[in-house]
Amino acid sequence: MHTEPNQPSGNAHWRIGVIGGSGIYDLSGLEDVQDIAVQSPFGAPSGPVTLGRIGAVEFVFLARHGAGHRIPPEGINHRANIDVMKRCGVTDLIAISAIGSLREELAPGSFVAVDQFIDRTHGRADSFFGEGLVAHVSLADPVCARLSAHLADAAQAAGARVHRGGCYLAMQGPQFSTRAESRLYRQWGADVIGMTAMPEARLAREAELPYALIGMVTDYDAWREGDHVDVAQVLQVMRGNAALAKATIGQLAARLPQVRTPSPIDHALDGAIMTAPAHRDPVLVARLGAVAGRALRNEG
Ligand SMILES: CSC[C@H]1O[C@H](OP(=O)(O)O)[C@H](O)[C@@H]1O
Ligand SMILES: Nc1ncnc2[nH]cnc12
Repeated sequence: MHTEPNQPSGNAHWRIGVIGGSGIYDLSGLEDVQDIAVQSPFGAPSGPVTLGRIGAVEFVFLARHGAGHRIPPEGINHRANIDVMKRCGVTDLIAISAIGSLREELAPGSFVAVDQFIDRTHGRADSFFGEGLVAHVSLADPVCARLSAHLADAAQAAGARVHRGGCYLAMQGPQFSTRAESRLYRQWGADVIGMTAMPEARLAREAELPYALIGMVTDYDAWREGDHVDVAQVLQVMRGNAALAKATIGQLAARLPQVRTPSPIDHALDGAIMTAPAHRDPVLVARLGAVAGRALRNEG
């Protein structure tokens, strides 16, 4: 099926997008479940989305690496994934990721509510905008503090050990870091490491979606003498933590305020578009219908 679900009326109602990373290929506890394939002008998303609700809160789930984890970090079409979330009327976007720890105190098994990023990825399509429609959004605070606090509270209520705040180093992969890189990233002030949150977080902001990332620490990367991450280690910790991540989503649904008050991120594109109307590329403008339609319609 290639339909788009109805948009929520206004934004007073939460419709939470969830992008599940390694080990999180579905959500549990959803009611009225429907799988739909949504098309995007930015190409193929990672797969169909699953729509459902837990109580009054609606969810739209997408597995970042696709069914069976077939898409590598550098092959993820983040633009299509975020565009599809917008087309599904998502109001806020949660990312769940496996992450390596660059700090002794962030032990495997614990969760980190990430609030900053250093981006070392390259060659990934990292903006919806470009020639014919130029825009510059602020990324100073790339995570929505409100959503991140709700998510951290929910993870804690589900029984997770949660660290609030942390800087995520987005590496290119798919190989894990060298020891020298891992130690360098510690010196840079990074706390955790992964391969997927960029450009996902950038694109969420361009699409005016409040974004929060909860990372599940699976390993100590490669900075400790005599120890280095491998997939077996990641999978072993994830097997223990996937249920906790899913329970976090259930707790979030139970704890979110009934009414979603507006977020400044809902208007992140206001004042960000530089290109004069007469110089805009109509093809790009049309592609950006879901991402920037609100901002383009409301220009004064
Ligand atoms: C299986 S370890 C490497 C893999 O796991 C993380 O993915 P995600 O953020 O989608 O959970 C990491 O970024 C790598 O892609
Ligand atoms: N050490 C690590 N480096 C990059 N991505 C990861 N995902 C989980 N652990 C990781």
